[in-house]
Amino acid sequence: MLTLTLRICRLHCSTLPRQAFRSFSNASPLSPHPFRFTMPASKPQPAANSKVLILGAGNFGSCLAEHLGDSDHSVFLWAREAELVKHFNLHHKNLKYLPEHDFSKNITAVGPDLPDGDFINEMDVLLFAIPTQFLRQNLTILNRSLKDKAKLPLLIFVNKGIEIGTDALTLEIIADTCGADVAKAATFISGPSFAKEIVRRRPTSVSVASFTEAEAKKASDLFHQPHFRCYTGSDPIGIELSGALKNVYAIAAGMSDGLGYENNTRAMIITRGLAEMTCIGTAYGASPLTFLGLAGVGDLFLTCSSSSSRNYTVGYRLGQGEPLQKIISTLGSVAEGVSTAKGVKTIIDKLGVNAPIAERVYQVLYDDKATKTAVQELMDLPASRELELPTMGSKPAQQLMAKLGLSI
Ligand SMILES: NC(=O)C1=CN([C@@H]2O[C@H](COP(=O)(O)OP(=O)(O)OC[C@H]3O[C@@H](n4cnc5c(N)ncnc54)[C@H](O)[C@@H]3O)[C@@H](O)[C@H]2O)C=CC1
Ligand SMILES: O=C(CO)COP(=O)(O)O
Repeated sequence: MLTLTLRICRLHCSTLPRQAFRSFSNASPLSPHPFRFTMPASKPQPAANSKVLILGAGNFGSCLAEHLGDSDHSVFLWAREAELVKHFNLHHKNLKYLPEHDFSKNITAVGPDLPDGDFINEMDVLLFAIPTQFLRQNLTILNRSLKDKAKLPLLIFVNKGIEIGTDALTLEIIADTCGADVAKAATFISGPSFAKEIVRRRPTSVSVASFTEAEAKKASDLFHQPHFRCYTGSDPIGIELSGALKNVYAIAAGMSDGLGYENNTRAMIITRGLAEMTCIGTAYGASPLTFLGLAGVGDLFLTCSSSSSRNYTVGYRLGQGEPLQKIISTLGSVAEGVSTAKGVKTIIDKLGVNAPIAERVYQVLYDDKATKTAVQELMDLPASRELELPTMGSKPAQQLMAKLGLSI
């Protein structure tokens, strides 16, 4: 599968995306560069004792606070719930998320209001662990504090979704709210990484990408630890799409298991899901190779094969016959795939990409299609070639990059 995909990629990838996703930061006379502009950079990071503010004290924000709390950084965790802030600072426990865990003593909870400009400008790092649908409103407020774009903190985003209504990736939300320079400096961490395993220090690896590769390197240096490996790259669009799309396929895999289908069916969904993700990503303008990395197949495999995944769990319960509203209201945590399925449906329709599994997930979630009917329809599809990456068409990535001032 890997060899086949690589061969097809070599044959079919158009020139523009490959140039586009080369490193933006290492231009030198020895490595001629297609882009002619200065990439924005965050302020220099101290070798030790960075001041890090994590926005979002849910499962993942709390987990990443704990991860950074292992080092000698000053870690601040913003929570929207006053009670959670108070309890955390007294007892080093998060009342609502990962409630069993004893957090490091060098994490200070702040909130419930968003920290003010003076506090934000003191920070070396801002890490956003806010679900995608709430990012725009928070960035709009925070942008007032990011006045000096030449002294930005290192910006890290870990959410995995597509915004409802706009179908925007996080890069676009950042550009809309904070401007193109902030979006170009933003870094994205994604990969197979359940919060509850990271806090138990289980060996884990993730992808870290940015249009400004030097920023990705800074984020990687901050997170890299003996039990946590980071691999850097320069395809943030592919990394973002990987994280958002895998959640939709995790719902499909959960549905199949919930219906009582077994290993063959789940393996089919994972593999065909990877093919769909790669086609959607390529049509969008991302590098197909990104989908073979940790953020792509790595996270797809993780979330499609574990009941620890909220998205898998939503699918499983749908397969068992529970109504969606009941599942969402009792899940106790976000399952980004449910909202992202809407954006994915619009994107595949616009791009004309054949993505029958994503299409069926959307229909089960929003058109009352029975899960069993969805699987039956997938099995009844006419035989087709295993993998054909789209080569033509206008790519949304080009428009997004033009918005960021990254057009060639
Ligand atoms: N939990 C995990 O293992 C991983 C989660 N992620 C991603 O990280 C993001 C956050 O996920 P979790 O922390 O797991 O979710 P969660 O459901 O555990 O927590 C959600 C957080 O969002 C906050 N929130 C709700 N409404 C908000 C608003 N209007 N403004 C600001 N914050 C608001 C909540 O207070 C809470 O802190 C998601 O995009 C998820 O896909 C990524 C990797 C792993
Ligand atoms: O993205 C995740 C792990 O990498 C978490 O997946 P869920 O949001 O489905 O729980």
